[in-house]
Amino acid sequence: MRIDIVTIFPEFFGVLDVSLLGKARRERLLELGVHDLREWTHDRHRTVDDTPYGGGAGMVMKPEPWGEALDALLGQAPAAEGERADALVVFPTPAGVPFTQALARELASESHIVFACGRYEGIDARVADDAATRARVLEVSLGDYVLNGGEVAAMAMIEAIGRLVPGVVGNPESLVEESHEAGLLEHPSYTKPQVWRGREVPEVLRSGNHAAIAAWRHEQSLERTRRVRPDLLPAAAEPEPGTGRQHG
Ligand SMILES: Nc1ccccc1-c1cnco1
Repeated sequence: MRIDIVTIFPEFFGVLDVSLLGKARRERLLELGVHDLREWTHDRHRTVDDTPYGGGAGMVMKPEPWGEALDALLGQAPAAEGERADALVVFPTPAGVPFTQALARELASESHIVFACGRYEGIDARVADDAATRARVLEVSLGDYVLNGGEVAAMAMIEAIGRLVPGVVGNPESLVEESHEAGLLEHPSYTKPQVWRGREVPEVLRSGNHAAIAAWRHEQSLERTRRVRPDLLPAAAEPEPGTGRQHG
């Protein structure tokens, strides 16, 4: 998979060299390109924003630099009739579809993703429309809160997607036993010492009885999900209203 990032803060993504993704890059499982949007400005001040039509506070990112940047990364020819545009352009935005583990899994099978990281009050709306003539476009929100720009959201998405690319995580088993991967929150984990500040590791985990351990872990996941994230529970796992009984 190739990932390109366009941003006015390219230095922000230096950290991607050190983490798990650094190893994936060295092993050529992931190719990463970070690009400064100002490379595609032509004025002395390298201007990337201007005042919004219709008035209002803040500034809007100008379409011209973005258009040239995406031309450079996507190619300028519109996708031929019936041909699938290979690249996907992701615009992190609070107005996007929610980023979820399911979406991360979907995006992990893409061959080329371009993250367009906007700042200020956002990017001129025509940029996404123009990009859609030669790539698939997805506006994605990391969550219902306000950030100063798309970089933090893109970083989180790149980590969530990158670790699902085959070969990036050493032991694929570890991808399964995690919150949200199987639709439930993960069970609590413990390691040595057996007793710490008077708190003992649950006996079942020291029993060697793998069936009992798996059952205990599943029950812990269900209980934690019921308590913290009842919205994640499948209907079947919720007790019938008023009866306290489970469906099915
Ligand atoms: N708040 C923002 C401002 C600019 C670009 C993205 C966001 C964002 C993405 N997900 C939540 O917020």
